Amino acid sequence: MSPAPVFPEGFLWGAATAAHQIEGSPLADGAGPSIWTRFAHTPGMMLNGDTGDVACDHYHRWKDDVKLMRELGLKAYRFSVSWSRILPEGTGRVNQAGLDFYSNLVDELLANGIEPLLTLYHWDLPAALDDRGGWLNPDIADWFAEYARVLYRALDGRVKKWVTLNEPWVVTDGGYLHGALAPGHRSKFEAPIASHNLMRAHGAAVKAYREIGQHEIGLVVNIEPKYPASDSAQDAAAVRRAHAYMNEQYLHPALLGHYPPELKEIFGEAWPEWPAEDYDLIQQKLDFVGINYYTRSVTKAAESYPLNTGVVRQPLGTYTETGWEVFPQGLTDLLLWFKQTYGDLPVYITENGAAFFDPPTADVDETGQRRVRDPLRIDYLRKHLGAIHDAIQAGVDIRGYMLWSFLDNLEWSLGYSKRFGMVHVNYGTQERTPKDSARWYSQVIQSHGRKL
Ligand SMILES: OC[C@@H]1[C@@H](O)[C@H](O)[C@@H](O)c2nc(CNc3ccccc3)cn21
Repeated sequence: MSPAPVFPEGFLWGAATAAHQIEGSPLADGAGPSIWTRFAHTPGMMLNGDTGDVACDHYHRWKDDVKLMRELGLKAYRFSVSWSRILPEGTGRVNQAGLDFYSNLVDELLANGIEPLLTLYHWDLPAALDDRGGWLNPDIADWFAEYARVLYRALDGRVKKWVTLNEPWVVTDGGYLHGALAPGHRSKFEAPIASHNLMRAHGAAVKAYREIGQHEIGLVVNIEPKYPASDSAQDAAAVRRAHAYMNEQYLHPALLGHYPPELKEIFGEAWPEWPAEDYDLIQQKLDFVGINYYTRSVTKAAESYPLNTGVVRQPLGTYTETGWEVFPQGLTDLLLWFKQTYGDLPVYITENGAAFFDPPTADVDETGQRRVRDPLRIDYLRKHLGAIHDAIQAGVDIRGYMLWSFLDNLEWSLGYSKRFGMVHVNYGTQERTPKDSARWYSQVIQSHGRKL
């Protein structure tokens, strides 16, 4: 019987959400529309025609949600701010009601002993800025820094852990290359420009923080280990491309000051040569990196655009509702790679979780209590926390874990069809029901990881 895992003193146990996925009321109290409000109201973009107009109604239910976080024993809560609630036109006029919403949320979290981790950008760009070119306009680095300064001045000190961007890879790959996510562009020429401007904006926001803020700021990336489907040279080259495109494309410029060479190979004529001063702007010193981990990819050479790679489904693998293989070892491997490649920068696991089938309404157990049984999610979480512990034992400086997600929520263009929450949401009544995984996670937190 292996000894109970011991997580480091101060390890931060929390859960995560994002504004557009839970808040609803996207235009309330002077807020401007975001590209996701626009995208969701464009016919054919969202499964079942779902929108974020109501979502989990967190915009009105935030106090009860924070109370539930406390009851479940969360020590931290990662959330994002909707840029267009703060600056309805993206720049210029500040909407005080929007700022008040997040200020009140932060105060309520602190009053309940929960540390806020604030993400400045989790995909919901103000529509007004998209009309000015959005991430394709180099001015967006200044626009983003202007927005960040408003929040730094209002919240720094109460918020002590800031994140600039959530997953620039998804913003670019989904929003500009393949078009599955807002703003729905499909261009190999636009993708590198959006990607680079995202990183310039990240750098500008960190630079602004160093002038105003007194605490910590970092970047959140989604990365996943790429394993070759065979020992062929073609598959090894495919792994190299896929690894560079997802795992190195953002961490390299942010931490090493250059892009991986494979990007020029992947994008060819569509890969611009960037001026040296851009790399100086991007490579601002960070206090931590957030890693979002969900799965791995067994990768082969294949006809595909633009990577010429494919993912091989594992016949004996276990898969989630989003078609992602459950592979906890990949998280340990990834964390060891991160340490080896980028050194001892502190790491938070800022998202980890899984969508398995949960019923639209909670059951009622023999005591008359609402209940949602989710053993597959408990197994997923237990194994991934074990993988994190293995990496900690191997010397990786992992400071915390934010379970994705606190609530069932809007899974972007998949609408409400996928449930990632530790807390079930009945979208008909907005009733919240802690799933068995939430009860289990409470015990994990209370035992500081010993009761995995
Ligand atoms: O899909 C689950 C979550 C999503 O709800 C979060 O808003 C987002 O931060 C998030 N990122 C990933 C990482 N992987 C990913 C891969 C392809 C498309 C979208 C996300 C998963 N998730």
